[in-house]
Amino acid sequence: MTVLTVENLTYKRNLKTILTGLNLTLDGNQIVGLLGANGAGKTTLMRLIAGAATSYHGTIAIGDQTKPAERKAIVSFSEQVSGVNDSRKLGQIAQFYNHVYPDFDMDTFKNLAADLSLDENQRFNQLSKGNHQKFVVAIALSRQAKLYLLDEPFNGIDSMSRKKIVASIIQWKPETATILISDHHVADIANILDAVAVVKDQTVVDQKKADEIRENGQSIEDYYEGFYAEGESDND
Ligand SMILES: Nc1ncnc2c1ncn2[C@@H]1O[C@H](COP(=O)(O)OP(=O)(O)OP(=O)(O)O)[C@@H](O)[C@H]1O
Repeated sequence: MTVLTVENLTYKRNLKTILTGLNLTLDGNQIVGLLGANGAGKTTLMRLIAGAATSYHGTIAIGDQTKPAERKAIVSFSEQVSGVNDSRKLGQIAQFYNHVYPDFDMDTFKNLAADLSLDENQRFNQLSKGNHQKFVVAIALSRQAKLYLLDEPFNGIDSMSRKKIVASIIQWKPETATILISDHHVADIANILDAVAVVKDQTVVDQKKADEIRENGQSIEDYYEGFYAEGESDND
């Protein structure tokens, strides 16, 4: 079943074209990597899908919901947490989400927090980078959504934290849900991906099932790096 359909999406910001004629279709029950270099447009695409950015041309549908406000209510997007400068304790912030989102599940949050060794009494703005990322993922996955958008959950964190986050994603993903994870270091997530979409030149240049790539004798890293000709690279 299709969870997300994006058709002919074009988006400009301050007279600058950021995305052009972009198409993307996501099936249910998948973990999909949204891969692209710094500045390729991954965050912008997620903000558009989640209804956090508007004034675009084209169609974005999650199930049969096409309006930004409707999509906002049914997609769980990590940016909703990561952007806030919040001095409250983690448990208090979770209570806030529990109050605001009818699909937030407090038991799931408590289990995730325990799995990720998060202390609910710690203050959000005092978290280390790794714990910040873990908390963002825990809050996002505590909603019972059909589509999760995790924007670079592994950015700047050590391999142990990365492994814990990956394990939590696998364990706590609702069975029929789809998770779109953006990253520019594909090695972080290659072995958990069911499919990949590559963002380049303001659009999705290719979308493939991970098995198809592997059957062609390629690793997902090789496949992704193949889109970057000599001289072009991830500037990270
Ligand atoms: N407010 C804005 N006005 C104009 N251009 C913007 C604005 N916000 C973002 N951009 C541009 O849009 C492009 C896409 O940015 P975006 O953050 O979506 O990329 P990204 O793929 O998520 O990058 P990264 O991996 O570095 O997070 C970049 O060229 C960026 O400079």
